[in-house]
Amino acid sequence: MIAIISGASSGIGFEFAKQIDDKNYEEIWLIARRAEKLNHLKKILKTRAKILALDLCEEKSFEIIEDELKKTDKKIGLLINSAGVGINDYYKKTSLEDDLRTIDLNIRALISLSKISLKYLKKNGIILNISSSASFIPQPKFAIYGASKAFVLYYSRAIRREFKDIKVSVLCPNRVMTEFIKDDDKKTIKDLGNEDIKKLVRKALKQMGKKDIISPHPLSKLLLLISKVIPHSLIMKFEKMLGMY
Ligand SMILES: NC(=O)C1=CN([C@@H]2O[C@H](COP(=O)(O)OP(=O)(O)OC[C@H]3O[C@@H](n4cnc5c(N)ncnc54)[C@H](OP(=O)(O)O)[C@@H]3O)[C@@H](O)[C@H]2O)C=CC1
Ligand SMILES: N[C@@H](C=O)C(=O)O
Repeated sequence: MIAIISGASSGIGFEFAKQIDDKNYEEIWLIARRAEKLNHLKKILKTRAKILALDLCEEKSFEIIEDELKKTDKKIGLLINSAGVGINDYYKKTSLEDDLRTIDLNIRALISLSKISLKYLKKNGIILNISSSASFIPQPKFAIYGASKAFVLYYSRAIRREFKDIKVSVLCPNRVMTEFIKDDDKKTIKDLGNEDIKKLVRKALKQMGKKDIISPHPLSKLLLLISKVIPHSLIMKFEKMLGMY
């Protein structure tokens, strides 16, 4: 049985790889563009690792992954779709190229990897998709990213109910200090919601498959709750007052 992690070269994906190292997978497949970072991770892991240094915004990467899956006799026990990007800026300031890359990686790549994996997932295998607390309400100054993560949330919850023998969960972290957070976005009010990456991943591994939405941080939980009971327009007004956009 193998585990596949996209976005394994840094941040949350990297931490997942470390924390599943003692979970008895025969191999962990590590996907991201930076081969040197993946090689470094491979050296740390006790489990055998396969490095797939691929750009998931390129169509041919999925042919390569599928070819590798065809070649192996092992089934997938766990697929973690962690690769993701997001630009925290006003819509008129981000380039169309960056907007489309966000969609390509956060949505197209996640769907492609999941779809390809279906044939190779073992009975009761798990797909864990990484969304965000940014998926709960529209995100001014983070519009494309927030909308892409809302897609991941809705899509994951829907397919979970279609499958009998595959478990799908969606993780909605609040804010984690990884390469994802650029210097300009540090030291903002959002820092109040920073979460510990080790704790986040530990909780996700415990709850994946069993729970539909996994949102360990209290602020993430609170936002999910208020997004259901308070009009989004009011929440966004409040965020404006807090200077979030
Ligand atoms: N950090 C945070 O506050 C939060 C993050 N999230 C989500 O968690 C996930 C992981 O983010 P995080 O670990 O924080 O961010 P990082 O920037 O640390 O990691 C992003 C990962 O995605 C990979 N990646 C980026 N572009 C591509 C590409 N074109 N092809 C293949 N891989 C790519 C990167 O590897 P490489 O550059 O080597 O290709 C890297 O491994 C993302 O989906 C993010 O949206 C959700 C909520 C909060
Ligand atoms: N939730 C975080 C990203 O997904 C953020 O708001 O920075």
